[in-house]
Amino acid sequence: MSDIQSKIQEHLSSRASLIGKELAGRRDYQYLSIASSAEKEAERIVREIRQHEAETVWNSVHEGIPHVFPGMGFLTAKNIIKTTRLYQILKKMPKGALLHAHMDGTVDSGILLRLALEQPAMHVCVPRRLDYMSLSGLRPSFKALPPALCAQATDAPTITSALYIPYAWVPIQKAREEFPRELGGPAGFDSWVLGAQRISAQEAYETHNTPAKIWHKFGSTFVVADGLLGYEPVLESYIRELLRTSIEDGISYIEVRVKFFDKTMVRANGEDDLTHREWLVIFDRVVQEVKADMKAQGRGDEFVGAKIIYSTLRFLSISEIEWYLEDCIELKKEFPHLIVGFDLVAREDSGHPLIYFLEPLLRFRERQKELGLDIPFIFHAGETLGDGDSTDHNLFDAILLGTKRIGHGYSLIKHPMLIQKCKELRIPIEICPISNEILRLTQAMPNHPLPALLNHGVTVALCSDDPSVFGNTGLTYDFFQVLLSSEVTGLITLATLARDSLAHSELEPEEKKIALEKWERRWALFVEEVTKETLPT
Ligand SMILES: O=c1[nH]cnc2c1ncn2[C@@H]1O[C@H](CO)[C@@H](O)[C@H]1O
Repeated sequence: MSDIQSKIQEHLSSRASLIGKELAGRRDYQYLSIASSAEKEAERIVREIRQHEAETVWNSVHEGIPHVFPGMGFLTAKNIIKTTRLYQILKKMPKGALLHAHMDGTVDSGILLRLALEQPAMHVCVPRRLDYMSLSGLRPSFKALPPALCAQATDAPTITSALYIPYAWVPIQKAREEFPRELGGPAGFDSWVLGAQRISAQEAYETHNTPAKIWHKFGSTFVVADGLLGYEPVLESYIRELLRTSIEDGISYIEVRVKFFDKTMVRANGEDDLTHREWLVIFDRVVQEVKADMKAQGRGDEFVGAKIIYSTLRFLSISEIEWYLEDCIELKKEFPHLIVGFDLVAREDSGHPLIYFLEPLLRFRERQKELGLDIPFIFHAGETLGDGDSTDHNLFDAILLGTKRIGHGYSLIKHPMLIQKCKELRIPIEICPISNEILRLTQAMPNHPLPALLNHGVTVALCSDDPSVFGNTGLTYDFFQVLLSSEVTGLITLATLARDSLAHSELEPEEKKIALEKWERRWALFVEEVTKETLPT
């Protein structure tokens, strides 16, 4: 061998050894090294299909979409994604647990509107008469009213009438039926309401294309949804829909963040006095019903349950937060199997940082010790573009306060020491890829820090955050965008993320063991199915 040839050989072998060493630090490494032949075959097929679609679907002209590429902005890509084989395959994959989703941002807004339209007590109001000029700027408020107020509202002029009195309640059905033809009639009413609950491609990528601007729209969608959802019969059906649509997407367990802000909501009789405790009774009942129903259908492996991360708003005052912390403790006493964590929600960059609430949060821990309770913190932290600002520093406080997982952790990649801590302490990061992109932290998935975190060996669970607002129902779309944005990531990586989501859930040890066994059975069946896929020619 000539001298240069041996140098080339030397380089190639050092190169292979370096790449191998780096990959060995990843969470998926152990699974890749023990993969069965069927898993290897499924992995290969998925990679081939991905490559083929990169060269075809993501490399061709799509009408009205100027720039197409794998992992591109979800709101533009969604209709293309749905046509791909990869999407059809991922839809069938068992996803494990959904660990980061805000309850009032989960169920498709179209379904929520349909549920609300079934309720004669549901009413709508606007700050002034709605007409062609004000349609896109005014958002609806909804509330279910008690019978006496319903009777008064029946004959009120509708929201588009010249006689409309600002903020007057109008029955939702009437407002819809009398929606003028020039505004699109009843279908126009629906698109106005749905537009107020969703973020459009135009908003994310044109009119509101900064984190602050898009959060303005984002925050307002919850005000609309909360009015529809704050009514017992709608809530009950909504929880059922959340479980049903999640199961259909392959999610077998959910830890949902429920925002407790209003101290009461409207019960079935129209009175605004349903308490947080009663709310949990409803949630518990629906979860048990769905579990029993799945079992009766012989689909027990597909659903193990749902629990709640008690959440309240980070812009509240210290004394208000103290009230909610106490409320959380009281609920934990009565529903130990349901309340599995505490968090603060709303935009981190705008609300108080965790350090602001240090004293009540530490007291909360002490109180639990006295009472023999355990409500772990599962904090949002680092959902920001900042570096060294107070939102970014939430990561330090979350970890020091013992957070069990980190919600988003978008800025974690800037902190070599905290990355190390997350690994040592086995703190997984709940990554919400589509949410981060739509809320303008990243322009597209190839810019997202997720591949870097995985290469560092950090544990990750993929999550959807607020699918009713973003349109990423289930977890398939998030899995899809992630699979398309890294050459290292393959099907077995996704399986690792799914497994880790269950392993790092707050299920009791015995429940967790069963959930993981069920997942493994379904994974094996799924792998078999993928191996039967034909390869692209
Ligand atoms: O990504 C997020 N980060 C922080 N807060 C969020 C996110 N998504 C939704 N919410 C917050 O959760 C509440 C609804 O339950 C809303 O207050 C919304 O701002």
